[in-house]
Amino acid sequence: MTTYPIKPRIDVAVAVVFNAGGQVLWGCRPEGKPYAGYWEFPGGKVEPDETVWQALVRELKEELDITALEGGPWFRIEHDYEHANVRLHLYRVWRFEGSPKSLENQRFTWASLDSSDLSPILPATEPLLPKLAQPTVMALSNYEAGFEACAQRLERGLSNIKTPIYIQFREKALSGNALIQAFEHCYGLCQKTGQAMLLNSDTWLNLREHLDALPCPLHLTQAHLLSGQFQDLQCAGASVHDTDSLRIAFDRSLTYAVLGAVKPTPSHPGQPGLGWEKFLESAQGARLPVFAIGGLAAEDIRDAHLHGAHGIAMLSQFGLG
Ligand SMILES: Nc1nc2c([nH]c(=O)n2[C@@H]2O[C@H](COP(=O)(O)OP(=O)(O)OP(=O)(O)O)[C@@H](O)[C@H]2O)c(=O)[nH]1
Repeated sequence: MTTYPIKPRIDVAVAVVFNAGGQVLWGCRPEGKPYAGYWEFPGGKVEPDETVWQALVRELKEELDITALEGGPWFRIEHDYEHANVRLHLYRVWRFEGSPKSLENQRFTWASLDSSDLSPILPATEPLLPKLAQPTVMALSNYEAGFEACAQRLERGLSNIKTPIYIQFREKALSGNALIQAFEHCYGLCQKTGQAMLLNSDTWLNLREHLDALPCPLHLTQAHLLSGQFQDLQCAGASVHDTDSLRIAFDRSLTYAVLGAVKPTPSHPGQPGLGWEKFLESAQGARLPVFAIGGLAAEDIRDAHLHGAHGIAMLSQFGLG
């Protein structure tokens, strides 16, 4: 076995290139490189005089003869290999020119993001796939503002959407029968449409006396995340308001975090909102996918993707328009 007495630390630009059908471009590492024969996203080392995006554009041109035209940062992750400590800067690329050709004698293919059909996949990349492939839209329930209006909005929204989304059941003001009625409607709708339901941890505290078991993964409030509660239950993600909480979300192996509010919103009157630049700053160091929340609607998804958001979470805007 080769030994590497001095391990370099390298920054790597990693391009997740999407085609119009939602598949992504995979490359197979050629002979002569560490982990030859392993599948990876195209990319390579960031040179000292380059930004990550410049490195990504250069690598895609050199390896596959395509020109990346538009994309945005996703998140960063570090991995300790025998040959190097790598910091992977994942970017989505959603617009490019040209059709891929093998310029470095490597195999490549278009395949789904979760890519169960490709093997082996690089050890740092494989565990990321369920996180990358998770839904990019999260709709929050709001039955407490009126059962019928929320039920209709969710039903309309779900009938218009063709891709998987998350539905977070979050009802702080409901209790007793009203809470059960809202839960049963939301749960039934998720079952019927096959969409993934999440249960807000505050809401679970009010609901648990009525249920035999946790019906779906928890979405933790920041307070529950910080207090370390619910370690024994399945937790998918958490709401966070600062970078310390993002670190804790990563340490707790959560699948995502939700950070906001990005724009002013009626639920937080008088607060200006983080804005996209501050969102980007925080999301970049997160090491897990981060949803943006706060005054956002479906038309904000491009801005969100340009500023490091995995996707957007919507309260009252989901199902409108
Ligand atoms: N491109 C890419 N690299 C990855 C991924 N996952 C992952 O761990 N890496 C690691 O990131 C590093 C990329 O370095 P590389 O050797 O491919 O870079 P390069 O194309 O600049 O190579 P070169 O040394 O021939 O100039 C490798 O250690 C590789 O194992 C991935 O999904 N895509």
